[in-house]
Amino acid sequence: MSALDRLAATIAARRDADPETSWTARLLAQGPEKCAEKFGEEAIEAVIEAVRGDRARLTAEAADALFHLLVMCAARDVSLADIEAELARREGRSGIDEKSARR
Ligand SMILES: N=c1c2ncn([C@@H]3O[C@H](COP(=O)(O)OP(=O)(O)OP(=O)(O)O)[C@@H](O)[C@H]3O)c2ncn1[C@@H]1O[C@H](COP(=O)(O)O)[C@@H](O)[C@H]1O
Repeated sequence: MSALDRLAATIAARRDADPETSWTARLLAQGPEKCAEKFGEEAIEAVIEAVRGDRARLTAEAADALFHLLVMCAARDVSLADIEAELARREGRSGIDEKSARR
């Protein structure tokens, strides 16, 4: 099991956890909109570090963003397995080919 798989399993298991002791449970208890807002903030922090070019800070902010992306998706019942299935479906198809096939 990868760290990402373990993280997704932990997030799923936190649905019924106590919001007093679990950040994940606290976010999920506030609903998908709040989870989305939090992901947006963390994504922007990662963008800022990408522009600044500090590799260590970008790594930390990317981890924050990835965690909050998974929480946001869990809040709408989208699992890591769902995302992996979509990525697998796209495997081998160039983004350039896909874009040019659009109407
Ligand atoms: N990966 C994470 C993770 N990444 C970030 N965070 C929390 O997300 C919160 C972000 O809050 P803030 O916006 O205040 O943080 P910030 O953006 O750094 O702060 P500012 O400077 O912007 O104010 C912090 O409390 C972080 O600790 C995480 N909380 C939990 N996890 C994982 O989720 C598991 C379950 O955690 P709990 O649900 O808390 O038990 C943990 O064992 C970890 O594996």
